[in-house]
Amino acid sequence: MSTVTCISELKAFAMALPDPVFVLSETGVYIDIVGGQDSRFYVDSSVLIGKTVFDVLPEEKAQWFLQQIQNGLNHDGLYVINYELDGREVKGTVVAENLAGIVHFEGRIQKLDHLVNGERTVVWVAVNVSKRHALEQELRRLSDFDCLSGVLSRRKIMFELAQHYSQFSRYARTCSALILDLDYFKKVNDAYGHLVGDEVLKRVAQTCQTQLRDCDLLARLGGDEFMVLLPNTEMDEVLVLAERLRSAVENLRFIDLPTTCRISVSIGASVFFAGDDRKENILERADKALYRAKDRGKNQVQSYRPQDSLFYV
Ligand SMILES: Nc1nc2c(ncn2[C@@H]2O[C@H](COP(=O)(O)OP(=O)(O)OP(=O)(O)O)[C@@H](O)[C@H]2O)c(=O)[nH]1
Repeated sequence: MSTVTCISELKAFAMALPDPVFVLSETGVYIDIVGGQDSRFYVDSSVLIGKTVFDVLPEEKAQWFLQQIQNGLNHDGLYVINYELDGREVKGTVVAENLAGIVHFEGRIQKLDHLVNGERTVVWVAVNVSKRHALEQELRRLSDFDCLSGVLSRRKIMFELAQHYSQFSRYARTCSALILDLDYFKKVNDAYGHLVGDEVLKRVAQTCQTQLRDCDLLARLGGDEFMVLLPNTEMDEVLVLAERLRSAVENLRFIDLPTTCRISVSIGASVFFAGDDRKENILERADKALYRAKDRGKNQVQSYRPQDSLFYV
């Protein structure tokens, strides 16, 4: 096979690729573009050949592209990046309606070992990963949020707790936690049905959320149990907030429940202490305080400090 045949065959292979392959010089010139003929996923970019990234992209974006070309040239092997691009930002291309808006790309950049017009060059394969990106976002949403109440999931708040514990053990940054558990919730379900019970869980979650600061995190741990994580908060402050949450829930009214049926929560509070060696310590104490609140008649706040092994409040 002659070299010419080889090159033309290689070009035919590249043309048949679903993703566009750009040959870009180190000053950002589009030297060649092949592939990417699938109009469901890509805009026809052939008009860009001979232009530079500065001719067709906003200045900031063009600078960013140039930096990635440099990174690709300085990198041994394949250099992979992720980026977003709105086809309407690219001057000269015609953007079909299905591609108008932000498209998520994976850029696969590989330097070439020859010069074109005296310049070093890279091959840049732009793979449209918008569907994968949307799926990843959806999976993250499903894993981070509780689907009934809309507040954070257990998994997410445990991750956050680990971060705050590490901030506490490294920099002594205080952090408090509350565990809330609805009182007599089984009776609500039994008497009025699970759908009404679900509504109660949602309203309690929404009500607590409105009482919290932006930096506070609220999660449903499961069943009728919730947790609040309060960064930079000492015990005296957290007790004020816990009392506010308790009172807000007590004052809720539900159209599906008779006025005699009042919803309330018991709350256990704790903060990180110097002797804590695991993130779970704070939860164990908050749990103990919660049991104490239940024992003492429910609809109240209790807290727990490790040094005296006594409940106070
Ligand atoms: N409606 C509804 N109920 C749930 C859900 N998850 C758990 N539950 C119910 O929540 C109730 C939890 O009851 P418990 O916390 O054990 O008991 P309780 O009646 O609240 O009693 P105390 O906590 O001691 O006041 C159980 O009846 C569960 O079936 C849910 O997603 N929706």
